[in-house]
Amino acid sequence: MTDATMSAAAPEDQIENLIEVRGLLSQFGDRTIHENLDIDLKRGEVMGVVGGSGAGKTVLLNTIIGLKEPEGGSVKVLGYDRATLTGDQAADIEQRTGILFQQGALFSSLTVLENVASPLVEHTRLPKSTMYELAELKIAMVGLKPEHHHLKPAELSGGMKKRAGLARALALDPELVFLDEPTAGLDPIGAAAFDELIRQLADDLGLSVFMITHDLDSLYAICDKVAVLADKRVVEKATVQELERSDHPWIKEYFLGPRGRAATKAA
Ligand SMILES: Nc1ncnc2c1ncn2[C@@H]1O[C@H](COP(=O)(O)OP(=O)(O)OP(=O)(O)O)[C@@H](O)[C@H]1O
Repeated sequence: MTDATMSAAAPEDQIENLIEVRGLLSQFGDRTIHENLDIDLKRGEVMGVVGGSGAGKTVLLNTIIGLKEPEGGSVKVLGYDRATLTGDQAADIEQRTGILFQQGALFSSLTVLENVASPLVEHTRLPKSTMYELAELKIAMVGLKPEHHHLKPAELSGGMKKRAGLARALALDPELVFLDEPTAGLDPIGAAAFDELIRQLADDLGLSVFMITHDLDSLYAICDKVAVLADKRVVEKATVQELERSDHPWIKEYFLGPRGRAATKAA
């Protein structure tokens, strides 16, 4: 790379951490959910976020994507500090990130094709035919078929809804994808297939992934690193193999309890 091209590159293209949270304080009234929480997602990393029920995974996700204001600390996404975000920066983040919410969050009155095309309609000025061609491509990428294009969400199975939601999350070719419990509600075979799809897409498209999950199998199948939320903060971020050796009581129970052992053996 020449000096000229280096200086032409936007600063955010050079950052290593696509997500950088420091000293996060999250509260509801006098209840503290996070205190002094730090977490990073490195470029190209597929990171799982685990923690007991009520540990604050969803609140963390909502804070990072801007749905909840933090009570303290700093939250940077794609190099932009959320506290000082301009309208252009917010739009840039929206275009460069994709989110798969737990239930797929599809528009019930739109078909699969229209749902997947909706981010293109909102954020681009492409001709309609091009938008639909791109949406068809994304639908094929997640393993849905042309005969599914014209179905409404109510006509889809849980797994198909997740796939359609994933296709919509990928519509704008994001570099950063948030997944909220992607395998929740799927049977084990469907969950394993969805895990495989996520890992394949992450590798093929070079995605960085922030994934909340309760699913130990997903951690083994997909994640480069796993961040563990306990005691109001991230107590460890490591590979699953490293976490299996952790002394933290919650992590021990999670990985070495009865359900943990089954996933460890299967890996
Ligand atoms: N809008 C809100 N108002 C008040 N309290 C809230 C609100 N949203 C979340 N909380 C509280 O914050 C805590 C963390 O919730 P959160 O949904 O992040 O947990 P979680 O780790 O995602 O749990 P689960 O695994 O069960 O989904 C919970 O005790 C919850 O009651």
